Amino acid sequence: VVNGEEARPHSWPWQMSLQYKHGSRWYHTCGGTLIAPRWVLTAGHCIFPGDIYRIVLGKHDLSVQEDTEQIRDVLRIVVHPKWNIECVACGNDIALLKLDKAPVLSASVQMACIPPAGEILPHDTPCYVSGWGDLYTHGPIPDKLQQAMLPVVEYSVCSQSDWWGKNVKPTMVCAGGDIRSSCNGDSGGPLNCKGNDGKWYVQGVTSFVSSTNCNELKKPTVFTRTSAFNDWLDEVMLKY
Ligand SMILES: CC(C)C[C@H](NC(=O)C(F)(F)F)C(=O)N[C@@H](C)C(=O)Nc1ccc(C(F)(F)F)cc1
Repeated sequence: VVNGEEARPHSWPWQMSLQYKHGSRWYHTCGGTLIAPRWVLTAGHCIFPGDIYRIVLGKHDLSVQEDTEQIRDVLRIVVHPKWNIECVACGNDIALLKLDKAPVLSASVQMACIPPAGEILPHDTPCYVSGWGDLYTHGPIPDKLQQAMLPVVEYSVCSQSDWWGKNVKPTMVCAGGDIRSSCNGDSGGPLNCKGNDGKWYVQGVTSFVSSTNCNELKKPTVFTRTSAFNDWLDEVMLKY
């Protein structure tokens, strides 16, 4: 997260760290969101066939062991069938991971809500991105979870030629566009937006930023719009 701030520990208790095994060590590679007792939501581009993954929940500082953390193995990986790494602009950058065992819910581990199908947030709705991604383009990843308020950029603005143009689709949601943004390593994490009911909804799954500069002006962070995939989410969680 570029130009964000350290999150109050466990204030995004559905945020998870997706880690892959390299040698004998585990490395953070993406974020994700706990959305059901045994399911986490992440981005399709986070998954590389053949990699071994684990999910860590209840984390704040990745560099230390915390008594709130819960580690789970990944029982099943379901990447959206239409996701294509060769066409990021086509969208469908979404995946579901089934945990071997449900985590124990607590003050540090909670589920986020999925928005109603088709829900579109108005321009400038204040949402928050959270993650352990780079603090700036090609910069270091932080130890502690970061957050930034990113106002929603409605599709009619985000798809303007000097913004994302045809690279943004209606199945995506844009947020930010000023000096704050997601950055590498935030992928798959949630765009957190508070509903009128006071609950937090994961309205987006962090998908892409400008390839030249994470926080390039008029290139807001682009998220997979969760409310465009309710049927697929239900189908997968019911089936597997
Ligand atoms: C690995 C990528 C598929 C996703 C990667 N995502 C991120 O870094 C994150 F965390 F912001 F979501 C990214 O944006 N990386 C930059 C370097 C990139 O490739 N950006 C990018 C790719 C394609 C387009 C498009 F869609 F316009 F073709 C736009 C930007």
